[in-house]
Amino acid sequence: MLTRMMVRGAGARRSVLVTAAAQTWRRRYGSGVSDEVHPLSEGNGEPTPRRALLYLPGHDERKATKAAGLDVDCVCLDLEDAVALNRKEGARKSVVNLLSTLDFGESDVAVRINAVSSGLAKEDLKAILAADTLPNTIVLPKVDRPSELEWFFDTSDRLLRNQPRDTPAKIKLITQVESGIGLLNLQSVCEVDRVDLTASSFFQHEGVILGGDDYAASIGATRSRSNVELLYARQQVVATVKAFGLQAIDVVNIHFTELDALRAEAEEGAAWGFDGKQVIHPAQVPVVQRAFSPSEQQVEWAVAILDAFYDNQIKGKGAFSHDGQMIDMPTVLQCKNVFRLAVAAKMVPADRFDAAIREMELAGNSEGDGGSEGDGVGKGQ
Ligand SMILES: CC(=O)SCCNC(=O)CCNC(=O)[C@H](O)C(C)(C)COP(=O)(O)OP(=O)(O)OC[C@H]1O[C@@H](n2cnc3c(N)ncnc32)[C@H](O)[C@@H]1OP(=O)(O)O
Ligand SMILES: CC(=O)C(=O)O
Ligand SMILES: [Mg+2]
Repeated sequence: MLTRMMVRGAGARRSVLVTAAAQTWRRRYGSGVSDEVHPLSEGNGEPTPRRALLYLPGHDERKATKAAGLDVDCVCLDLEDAVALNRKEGARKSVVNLLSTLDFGESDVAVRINAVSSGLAKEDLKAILAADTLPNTIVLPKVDRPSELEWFFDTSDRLLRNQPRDTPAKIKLITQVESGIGLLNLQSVCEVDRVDLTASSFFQHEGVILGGDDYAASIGATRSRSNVELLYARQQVVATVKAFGLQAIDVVNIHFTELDALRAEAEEGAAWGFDGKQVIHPAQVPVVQRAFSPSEQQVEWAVAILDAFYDNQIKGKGAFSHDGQMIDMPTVLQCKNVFRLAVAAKMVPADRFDAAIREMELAGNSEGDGGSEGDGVGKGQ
C-alpha cells in the first residue's frame, strides 16, 4: 500500500509516495529514522532518471553553482579523480557546504567518494554522512570485489546509525566498474544487492557506471575515438547490470567540444540498453539527455496505452484490446518506462496519471480486493 507523506529535499517541501517496504524498514529502525529524505530517494525500487550524470570537482564552487542552474538529471560532486590528492580534505568540506547551500532543483544530487582500495573512503563517508543535507546518491568508484561493497554497507550504515540526528529513508548507491577484475566480478557485486544486507541498509544499490577510462588503463588499452577497446566491456556491463534490474550508465567522452561524435556515441549507448551517460561539461548535457529521451511517437503510444490501462483496470479488465493489440502488464510496464523517461525529459507532466491512479485505487478499495497493492501499477508516477 502506498502512503503519501511530506519530506524535505534541496530546500523544497513536497509530497512523495512511500512504499510499504520503506515503512517496514522504518519500523525496524524505529524513532531514529525520520521522514527527512530528498524527494528523489523514495526507496520504492523505481530508479531515478540519470540520462546525463554531470561530474564536477567537489571543491569547484563556480562549477557547482553553474551545475545547479542546469537542467540535468544528475549532478555528481566528485571527491575522486577530479580532486588532487593534496586537496581531498578541502573538497570534503566544500561538498558538505555545497549540499546545504545550493539548490539543485530537480536534479539528483550525487557525491562520488574515493575508492575503498584508496584508503580515503572512510574519511569521505565520515564527512558526507555527517552533513546537514545528505546527497540523494553516493557513487562508489573502482569496485573490484563484492567485499568492497560489503565494506561500504557496513561502514556507512554504522556511521549513519551513530549520527545524533535523524537519518534518511534510503540513499541510492551507484557503483563503478573500472577494471578487468571488476568486470569479472561484476555479477558477484550485483548479487550483494540480492542478499539480506541491503534489505536492512540505509542504501539501495540502484545502478552501475562503466568507468571506461580507468577500465582501458587497467587492461593496457589506450582510449580511441571509436571506443572499439571498450566494445566488450560496454556490452558485458549492460547485459549483466540489466540482468539484476539495475541502471546502466555508459562511458564518459572527454572530447567535450566534439558534440556530433558525442551524439552518435550517446545514441549508440541508448540503443544498446544503457539508461544514461557520464558527462564532464555543461555543453554535453542537452546532447546526451536528448539521446536518452524517448521520441514523440513513443510517448504518444505509451500515454494512450496507460490511459486505456487505467480505464480497463477500473472496469476490472487486466488484459484488453487496443489498436488491434493485446495489452496487459508487460506492455504497461514498458509504457511506464517510456513515461518515466518522458517526465524526465519534461515531455509530459509528472502527475499526468495521478487522477486515474486515484480513481483506480478507489475502485479497487470499494471491492475490498486490495486495489493496486503489489501490482506495481501506482508506483513512480
Ligand atoms: C574519467 C573521469 O573520472 S570523469 C570525472 C572527473 N572529471 C571531472 O569531474 C571534470 C569535470 N569537468 C571539468 O572540470 C571541466 O569541464 C574541464 C576542466 C574539462 C574544462 O573546464 P573549463 O576550461 O572551465 O571549461 P569551459 O571554459 O569550457 O567552461 C565553460 C563554463 O562551464 C563551466 N563548467 C565547465 N565544466 C563544468 C562542469 N563539469 N560542471 C559545471 N560547470 C562546468 C565553467 O565553469 C564555465 O563557466 P563560467 O563561464 O561561468 O566560468
Ligand atoms: C568516469 C570514470 O571514472 C572513468 O572513465 O574512469
Ligand atoms: Mg574512473
